[in-house]
Amino acid sequence: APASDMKKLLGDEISKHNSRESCWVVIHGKAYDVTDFLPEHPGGPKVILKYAGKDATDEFDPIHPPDTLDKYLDKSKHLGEVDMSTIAEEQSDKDPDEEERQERIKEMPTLEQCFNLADFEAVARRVMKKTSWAYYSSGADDEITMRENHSAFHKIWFRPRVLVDVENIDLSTTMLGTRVDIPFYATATALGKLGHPEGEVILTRAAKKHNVIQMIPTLASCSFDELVDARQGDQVQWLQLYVNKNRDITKRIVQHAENRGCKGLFITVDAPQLGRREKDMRSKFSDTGSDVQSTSGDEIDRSQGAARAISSFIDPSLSWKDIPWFLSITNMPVILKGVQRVEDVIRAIEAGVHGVVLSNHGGRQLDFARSGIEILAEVMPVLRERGWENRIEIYVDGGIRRATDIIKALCLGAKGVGIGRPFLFAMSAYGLPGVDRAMQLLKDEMAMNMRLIGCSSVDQLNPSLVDSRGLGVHTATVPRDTLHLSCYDPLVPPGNKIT
Ligand SMILES: Cc1cc2c(cc1C)[n+](S(=O)(=O)[O-])c1c(=O)[nH]c(=O)nc-1n2C[C@H](O)[C@H](O)[C@H](O)COP(=O)(O)O
Repeated sequence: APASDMKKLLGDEISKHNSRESCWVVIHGKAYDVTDFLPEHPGGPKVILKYAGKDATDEFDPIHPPDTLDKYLDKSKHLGEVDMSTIAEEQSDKDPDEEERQERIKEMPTLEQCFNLADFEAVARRVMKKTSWAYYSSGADDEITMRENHSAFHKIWFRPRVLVDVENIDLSTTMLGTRVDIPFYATATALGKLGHPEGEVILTRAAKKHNVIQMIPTLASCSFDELVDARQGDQVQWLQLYVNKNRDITKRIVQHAENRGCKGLFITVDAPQLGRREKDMRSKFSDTGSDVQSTSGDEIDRSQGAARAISSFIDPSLSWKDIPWFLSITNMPVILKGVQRVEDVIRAIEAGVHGVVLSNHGGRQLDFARSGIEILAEVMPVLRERGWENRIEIYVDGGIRRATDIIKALCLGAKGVGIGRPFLFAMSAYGLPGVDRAMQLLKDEMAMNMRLIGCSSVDQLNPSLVDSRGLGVHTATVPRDTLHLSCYDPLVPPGNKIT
């Protein structure tokens, strides 16, 4: 019988299947029997059982691409349409935090009042849900590296040229052969729907408008095909890959990405295990894992926050011996994302990859890893010595918040930079207009600063325009001699008392 005539499932029937023994959930008006899937679920069974017998759509959406159930749940478990009028509205008791958050949203600054990328972060912090802010803003352990990523740029000073004709400025460059308007790309950041209901397609549209490249994350909230379908004209996208323990799944993902027109494969190599992000953990991320390709049924300790819940499939055994296999399964350029020392850049060149991203994952992995910009300052002189500076394309990400950060990276030899959180915060606070404005602000800043350092195109940027000697200096404050201080008595003028 046509679907419209088929009997719809009713709420009181569904609500009976609310246990580990028999667990049905409703997603977007359809019922699914997830009983057998419970042990398989990367985010653990508990988070599903919370919605057993109920409508789980709102919790499901930010974390799972829409095609997750079709891809990973056997068709026999798809129970059919539900008469939603018979499903009790989830009586979410009034959440005082949520009410306050709604008040803050009403008072938020207008988009025109945002003049730099930090403004978007400040607004996002006030208007985002706690768990979403925690996930995006968190760094590993004490977040030293996360802060270092941006403050490292404060150790680089310009040596501007004067009396150069800078009437016409050309910010364009090429990245892996693609012409872009300005040397930044939107880097891979997971779970876009935690910040905005439309998720990463917002970044796809903004990237098109500004003719920059979007790196599609493995752990996107949107499905890969949704993001590729949202591409317009000759717009270029790259794929960021977390390598799965099950290499058949990885091979399928890589070859599908190439077939769908991706122009670069960025293998993330700094996350054999996702870092310990305590803000994320503290927010007790209760949502489920993302569209992960889990093969393990082991119980996930979800108190590790979203990161741990969505990454149980990542293969910690990935090593240099796997690189030839990746080069054999795709014709896309292969780039290693998360390289952090010159020795590994040399190994990457010798292994035949096409590029590296010098990155510490936005400070979300190894705390006290050096900033990407500091690693760049270590790498380029060594490559120049060998005449290898053009052997591969070198990118940097982490802490890029101003166009001057982009210019400093290019002066030191980067081909371009990746930007993560700023576009997430702009998207979370203002949607597509926010990301559009963020990208435009960077373009305006870049044109001005290129004029002020005396360059009319990015190919003129070179090391002589910066003084980066301060980069390697990690001034630890000298501990104060509190003991001596407490007994030290200043020269006491005669007649005065020592108090
Ligand atoms: C902010 C952020 C970054 C993530 C990110 C998620 C968020 C919210 N995630 S994560 O959940 O696993 O950590 C990814 C990811 O999926 N894959 C990846 O390669 N890098 C991931 N990164 C790192 C990102 O690609 C850049 O290296 C980093 O964001 C650059 O620093 P800024 O945020 O300061 O620009």
